Amino acid sequence: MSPKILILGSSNSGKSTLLKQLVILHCNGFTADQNLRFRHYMLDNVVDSIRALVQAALALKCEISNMDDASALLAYTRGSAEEIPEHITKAISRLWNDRAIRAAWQVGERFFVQRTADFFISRVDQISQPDYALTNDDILHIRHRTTQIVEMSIIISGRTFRFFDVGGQRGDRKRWIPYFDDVHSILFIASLADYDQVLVEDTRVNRMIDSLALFETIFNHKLLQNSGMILFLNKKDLFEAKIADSPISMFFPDYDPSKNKDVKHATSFFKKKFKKSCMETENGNSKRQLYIHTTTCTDTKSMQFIINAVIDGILKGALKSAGYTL
Ligand SMILES: Nc1nc2c(ncn2[C@@H]2O[C@H](COP(=O)(O)OP(=O)(O)OP(=O)(O)O)[C@@H](O)[C@H]2O)c(=O)[nH]1
Ligand SMILES: [Mg+2]
Repeated sequence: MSPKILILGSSNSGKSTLLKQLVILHCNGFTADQNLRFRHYMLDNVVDSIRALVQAALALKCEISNMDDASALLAYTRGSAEEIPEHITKAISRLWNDRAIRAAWQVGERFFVQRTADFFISRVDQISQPDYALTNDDILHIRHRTTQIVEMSIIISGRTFRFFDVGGQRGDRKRWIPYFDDVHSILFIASLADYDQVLVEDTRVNRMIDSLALFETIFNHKLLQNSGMILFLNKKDLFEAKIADSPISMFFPDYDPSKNKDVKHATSFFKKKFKKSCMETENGNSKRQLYIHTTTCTDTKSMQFIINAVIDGILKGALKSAGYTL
């Protein structure tokens, strides 16, 4: 039987990005139809992000120098298959160079602006050309929330694996349970960069706390006791870039403030929290292994090594391949 592998975790942690890497590395990339869909999502991302930044700048009372551009953008709605008209791409370019928009970008996560948005906005003139050919890097940076469970069979080393990618928002999670039978392994994705963020679906809840609680539930779920458990602590790149300016101790009072800029210490702090959350519960089975990787799912080169190690472990059954850290 083909091993069934569930990719679980809270929303925006990088689950679909991991599946995209599997397609890039093991399926010769994406089909023309998929590329077309991704192109549409990419243009959606540009418009949605710059619009959120304009709204953030207005909320922060930062003065936008060209209000005509801002108004044109706020009034613009994208049709289902539409290219972005030239007057809007020009307005986006000008707005991106506006000091008020840059100020909003600095605190954009507070307004749920994707951290990867600059990857597209800064190149809007180029990527909005009808003949622009999407790269795999573009596809990995696109944000499109998963709302239906996606099953994908991928042949790796001559063996077929069935991967299931789910939506991670709270409202999506009840749909996971029917898939919990005969699960060979769980790839649980948690974003390290979430420690200073709140949930989109409930702004009273810290995303890292939500992710820890979700992990504990999954690790101890009675239907998943025989499944291998691999934890990806993802968005390592963003985590490393943000800890100096956004002190962990402000969000986790049990974190030593003198180590706020220490990436190694900070990573190990969260690693321990995840390990602890699966050891303290009633179903906690001390013999059960948990394999942890710190990852940047958007980086194909580093993910190639990690994915190979994970697949190798799954193929060997014992999940004891070199490259895992515990
Ligand atoms: N910088 C950076 N961005 C990442 C990384 N992993 C994922 N992303 C970006 O984070 C965003 C969310 O990733 P997704 O893979 O869509 O998240 P998801 O877990 O599938 O989210 P849902 O479908 O809502 O459950 C995308 O824009 C990705 O490009 C990473 O390691 N580093
Ligand atoms: Mg997804």
